[in-house]
Amino acid sequence: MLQVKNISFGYNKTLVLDNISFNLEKGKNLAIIGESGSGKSTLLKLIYGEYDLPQGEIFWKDTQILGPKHNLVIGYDFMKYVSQEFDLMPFITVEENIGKHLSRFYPEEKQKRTTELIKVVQLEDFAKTKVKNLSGGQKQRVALARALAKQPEILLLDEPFSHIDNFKKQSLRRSVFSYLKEHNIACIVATHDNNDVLGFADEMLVLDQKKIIAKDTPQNLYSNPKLPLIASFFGEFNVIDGEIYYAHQLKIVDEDSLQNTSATKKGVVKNSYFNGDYWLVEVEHGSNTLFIYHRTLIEAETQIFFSF
Ligand SMILES: Nc1ncnc2c1ncn2[C@@H]1O[C@H](COP(=O)(O)OP(=O)(O)OP(=O)(O)O)[C@@H](O)[C@H]1O
Repeated sequence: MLQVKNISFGYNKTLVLDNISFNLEKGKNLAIIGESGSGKSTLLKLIYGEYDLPQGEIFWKDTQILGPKHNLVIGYDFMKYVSQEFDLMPFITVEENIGKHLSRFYPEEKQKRTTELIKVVQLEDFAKTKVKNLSGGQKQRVALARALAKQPEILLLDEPFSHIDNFKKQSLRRSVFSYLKEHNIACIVATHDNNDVLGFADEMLVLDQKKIIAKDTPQNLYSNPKLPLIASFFGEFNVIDGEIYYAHQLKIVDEDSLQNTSATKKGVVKNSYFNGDYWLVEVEHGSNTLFIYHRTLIEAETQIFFSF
């Protein structure tokens, strides 16, 4: 189990994380979310042992994670970190990068493992390509496979699919996260993308103003978001009389069908944005601007009624 105990950290004198504590069980998937600059990457780097901690302690099982003051080489065998920079060797091939740290004494085993991981990150067609000739998204996948090569017990991923195109993203996520579950590898994923979280994370941790402001399952945080910051991670939302409503929880209704007048309000359409299955309709309601999903486009300046 990973134990993060009362850690605080700042670059220079500005505090970035203030008294953060949480645990993560073996094999579990934890997502870290928060606005840009909220300290997600910093937290991953601290867990990896990249910096010395001025306050608090981090343990994986019985091993204390220590920073560069105590370790000549940063990091531990049981933990791998895929940063936003990838850190690959450009002049050797994809398979050589992935197999780089696997033992040369067992060539068959090494080849088998490399081939398996190339499949997990769906790079079969590029096994023999030099990394310098790959796109950003392909490099990101090599970095993921390389991190998995030595079978870590815990994997730290910083925006792991940010460079991958939408065609590949969903199937790659399923492939990587299923691999982690099958091999009981714990992972912490810092992300802005709710698709990295919703179907995969066992828990989510929300960072804001240097602190953890929520930690719960994605299901619970989605159904009861408590704060606009949390709702905004899941999609368009509105705050009406202090309550949070997602755009799909409001409904544009016909004037004729109005029955329960207390739950119905009036507004004026300002804009409609095509969103695929529906339109996102921007509605002026008093001094408030609301967003409501609707099946069809509604012209600007149309007066509408909506209910909850
Ligand atoms: N090496 C550094 N030196 C000084 N300040 C830093 C350094 N790295 C990050 N910071 C600052 O620390 C704060 C947290 O940065 P961090 O990268 O952890 O945020 P983040 O939540 O991962 O952001 P993003 O979502 O944009 O990647 C920011 O204010 C950032 O400017």
